[in-house]
Amino acid sequence: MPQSIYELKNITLSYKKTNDKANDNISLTIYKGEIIGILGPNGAGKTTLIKQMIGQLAPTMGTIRFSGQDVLKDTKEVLRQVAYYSQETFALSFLKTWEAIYFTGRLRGLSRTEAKKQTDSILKRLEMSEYRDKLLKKLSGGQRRLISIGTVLIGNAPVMILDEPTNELDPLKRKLVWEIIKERNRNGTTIILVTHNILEAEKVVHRVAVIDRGKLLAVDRVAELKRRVDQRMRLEMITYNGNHEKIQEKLAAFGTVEEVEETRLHMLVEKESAAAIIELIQDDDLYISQFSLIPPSLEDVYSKINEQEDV
Ligand SMILES: Nc1ncnc2c1ncn2[C@@H]1O[C@H](COP(=O)(O)OP(=O)(O)OP(=O)(O)O)[C@@H](O)[C@H]1O
Repeated sequence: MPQSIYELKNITLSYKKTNDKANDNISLTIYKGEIIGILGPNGAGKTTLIKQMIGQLAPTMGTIRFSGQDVLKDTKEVLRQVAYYSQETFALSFLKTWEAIYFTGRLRGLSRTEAKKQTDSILKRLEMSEYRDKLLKKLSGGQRRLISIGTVLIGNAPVMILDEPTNELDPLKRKLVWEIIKERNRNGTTIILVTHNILEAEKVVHRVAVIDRGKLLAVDRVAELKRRVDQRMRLEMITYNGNHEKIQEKLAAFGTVEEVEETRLHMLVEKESAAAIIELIQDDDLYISQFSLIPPSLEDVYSKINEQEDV
């Protein structure tokens, strides 16, 4: 039986001003040693949830336990064990890159020698050694992000929470960061990854929690989640003179046609119905000038799960 590290029970949080529920009755267990992805569109409630997991925000209702301890009562201990990479950029832009990493290590309790040793090795691993004496404010956005990742790595915290760690990075650096994440996980670090990028994330995460409009819609292994979505494809149709109602009527047996733009329609179709649908839409009366079948996007994952789950 895997050992849990985080236990979230019925977490609800309403921000005072709007009173909308940014998190709505979320219960979730995170296990030691796993990489769990928290996926959801903008405004879904991901960052709000993370902020409660490190004691930065108190839930309106519910409890969060970290290694059995109440996060709000033992926030200091949580922060000793959980390294958090937020989307916000550095406030300490007047520091040199090595100092940002080194001082974070010192704050996490490392000795001078150990902090120095780890700083050097992290800069090397991030391929940033040549920038060690540069001020953070003189780095590019992507380079600053890398140094920020360096501050999360120092001290080998047993849990890392990474909020969009590959934002602003070029493809090679993104690959490097994913490699480092996997390396750390192999050494036993539990990793909680917030991301929009399901294509990249699916290569590294073991499980995914899908959040939308504050609610937890699904928690599952990646293969299982993909299996649910993979049954469908997105059919895109371009029609300049088409009668949308007529198109919907013709395809009614297969689902709902949505209008993306005046001339662009789409619908999710089951793979096995694709051939029959394609034959139907080639009817001249429908004036469909182009069509394509494409694999599901993250948006499709949400809509599919939304239909199926009512957690
Ligand atoms: N300080 C705040 N005061 C009021 N409402 C807030 C505050 N912070 C977030 N919200 C609202 O709470 C909801 C969830 O926001 P949250 O930042 O958790 O989403 P997210 O999933 O992290 O989004 P993104 O992917 O864009 O970072 C949104 O509707 C947002 O407008």
